[in-house]
Amino acid sequence: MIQKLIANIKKTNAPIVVGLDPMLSYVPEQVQKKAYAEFGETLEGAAEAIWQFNKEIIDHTYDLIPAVKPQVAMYEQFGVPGMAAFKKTVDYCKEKGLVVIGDIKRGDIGSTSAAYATGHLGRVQIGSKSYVPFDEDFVTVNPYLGSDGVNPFIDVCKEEKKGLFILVKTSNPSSGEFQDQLIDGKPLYELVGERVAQWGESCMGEEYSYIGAVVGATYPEMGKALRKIMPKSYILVPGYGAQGGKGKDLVHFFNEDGLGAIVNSSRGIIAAYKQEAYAKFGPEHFGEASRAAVEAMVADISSALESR
Ligand SMILES: O=c1ccn([C@@H]2O[C@H](COP(=O)(O)O)[C@@H](O)[C@H]2O)c(=O)[nH]1
Repeated sequence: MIQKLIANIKKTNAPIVVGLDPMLSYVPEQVQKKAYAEFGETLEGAAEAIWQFNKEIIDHTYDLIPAVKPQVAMYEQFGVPGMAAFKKTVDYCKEKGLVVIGDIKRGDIGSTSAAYATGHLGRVQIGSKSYVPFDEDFVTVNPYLGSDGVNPFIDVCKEEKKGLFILVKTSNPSSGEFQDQLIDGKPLYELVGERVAQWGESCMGEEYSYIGAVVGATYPEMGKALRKIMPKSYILVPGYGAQGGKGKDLVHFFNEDGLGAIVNSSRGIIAAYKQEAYAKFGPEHFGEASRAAVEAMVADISSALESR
């Protein structure tokens, strides 16, 4: 799957990911009204609204982008219908040729991690039959429980040719509370980065490993150090746009080959129609506003990379 991700990035010339984080407050009124007319103001109605919202955004952007990152929390909040909308979203994006990164941030004791890995990346055996439950291409993993919490995900990736992005240095303001703590003089995020590089060694695609890392755009200096520690790991970079990250902050997340990083923006793309810069589109044309925001993001990152 890492090869498909790289091929899609080369084809689109866009090292970006559109984050599908559909909060109801981002879904324009006309979409919500239509969904509630059919399903009522219910969990089913909300799930229909976020699915129709996603579909419109995907239809307006899929040809420009290599990948999407649905954030599972945004679907879980609507219970079982929300998770059905998550699955519909995953399947539709794959039909459109996109790589799907499930932002699930899971990780537990080994047996429980194995079940998460089966549900999101693998296949489950039921009697004589086997099913692929959610079938994302990559998922995000929280490594706090250590290698026995991560290994079950790696095992499923090896069997199914899928991939991981392991949290190394997150983009949020308090990420340093634990992640920056020094252990024998080295910050914890660097130690985790070293482990990601080691896990990745036995999981190589052609140029890059399918075991990648998450490093926030909001910490460019740390991104630069981590790039050197994990030269063969793809870095998923959240924090662009709504959290303040800009193209110029990101150049050192990339390798000299122009590859090695993929930058996520969620609210900045899917709720673009609410921003002044895209207000001319209005809520009726929110998909077109998202397309314009994707084009602007690609131009920002490309010009930063060209002038480095
Ligand atoms: O360090 C991290 C890890 C994950 N995220 C997720 O990325 C998106 C960011 O959304 P924006 O609207 O572009 O800010 C969201 O799904 C987070 O859960 C992150 O922000 N930082």
